[in-house]
Amino acid sequence: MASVITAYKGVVIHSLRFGVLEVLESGLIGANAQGKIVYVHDLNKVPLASVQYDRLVDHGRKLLLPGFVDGHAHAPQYSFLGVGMHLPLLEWLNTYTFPHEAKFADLSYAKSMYTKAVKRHVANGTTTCSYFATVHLEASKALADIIQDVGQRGYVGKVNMDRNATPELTETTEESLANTQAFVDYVLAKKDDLVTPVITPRFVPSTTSTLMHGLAKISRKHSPPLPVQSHLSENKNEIAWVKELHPDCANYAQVYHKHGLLHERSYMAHCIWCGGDERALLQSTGTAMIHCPNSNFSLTSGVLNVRRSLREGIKVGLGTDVSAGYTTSMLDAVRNTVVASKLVAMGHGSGKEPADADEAPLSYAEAFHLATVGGAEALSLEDKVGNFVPGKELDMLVVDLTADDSPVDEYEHDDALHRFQKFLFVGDDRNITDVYVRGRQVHHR
Ligand SMILES: Nc1nc2[nH]cnc2c(=O)[nH]1
Ligand SMILES: [Zn+2]
Repeated sequence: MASVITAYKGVVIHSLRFGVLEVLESGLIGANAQGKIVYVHDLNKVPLASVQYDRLVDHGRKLLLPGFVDGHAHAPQYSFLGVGMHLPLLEWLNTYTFPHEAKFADLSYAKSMYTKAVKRHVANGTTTCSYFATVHLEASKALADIIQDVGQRGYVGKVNMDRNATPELTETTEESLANTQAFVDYVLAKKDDLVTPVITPRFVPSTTSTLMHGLAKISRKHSPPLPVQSHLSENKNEIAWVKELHPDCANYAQVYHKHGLLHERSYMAHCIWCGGDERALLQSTGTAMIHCPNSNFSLTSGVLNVRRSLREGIKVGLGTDVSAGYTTSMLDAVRNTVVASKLVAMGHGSGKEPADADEAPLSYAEAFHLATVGGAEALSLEDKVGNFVPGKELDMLVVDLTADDSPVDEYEHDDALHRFQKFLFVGDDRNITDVYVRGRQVHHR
């Protein structure tokens, strides 16, 4: 029997290629019962009467956009979102982050905080999110359960730290590896394609060589390997510390590489200060960058030159980096990506190469591409999500600029692209009325 098709009618906007949007003023997206997109039609060319569907959901003038992909967020740090923005990375970690993450030893506290965090990300239109949990096994499992219950597409990692952390957060190497294996087994046993375990060494200073080697082994036991996420070249003092810890390695990225942690399913947050050799290593190993501009401004870390990385063939996605970034909203990541690119264009990027001042700023279409398709590529999900290409799964936002409490005013003469830009730069979660993941509604307001 043919699968039941639900057709969604509205103003369809999605990114086909970097900087290339498709806009269908009167669009129709069909999805089957498995949540797969079966067609996208331009109703100005194809009459509705000729299209096959079993159920029609007419969203009128509302925008139908692909869901956002947040490539880097710390779920436990939602608890102190907005606090500590006056400190740089290493001081911020010691003063706020480690004491707050220690609280996740308490499972009931973890469950309540993780539920709030995941729901807030979804309400802001993040259909796919890559989360760091904490070192705690039971709380990390609870985060995976909550992502599954809420229905978000989640990548989730139990964090590893066997040195240079506070005593409450320092694992033994053996315990860290055993609990990582237990976490991976637990998530894989769900047999739920929407929830993926990620190997998550916090960063080089907090992981011994033995631990890094062991984590690479767990990742590479699988084919394709399990994803690996971490932090790379975020802050100058951090980089100097890594150099002290690994004087034999030419650069920070080389440390991960030497331990087997860079491969086609690895993605690294920040990468602000990566030099040419490091970027070449990321490119050749298929490792993606996750650009987190709010965090980079908030912790005074630096400004990544995104266009240069893309030109060099490196995959780039965007992240909120909650809570070094002070919001769960990927709209904010889009805005700050544009602002950061303007700083680069004015000669304030992190690169030493003179090319910085020649870089054109990123357009809203380019930043939106990174927040959707770019993130999907970084997480090796490009065959599943990022835009509305038939065969992919329907992760979709319904955006209403005329919602009762909308922060945006739209006018009759506003065309689809004007309204889209207003949403990107002025809108917020009040405009996101519905969120779908793989064709299932996971949020409505
Ligand atoms: N932004 C950020 N950088 C880190 N480096 C190591 N841990 C962290 C973290 O929690 N946030
Ligand atoms: Zn981070």
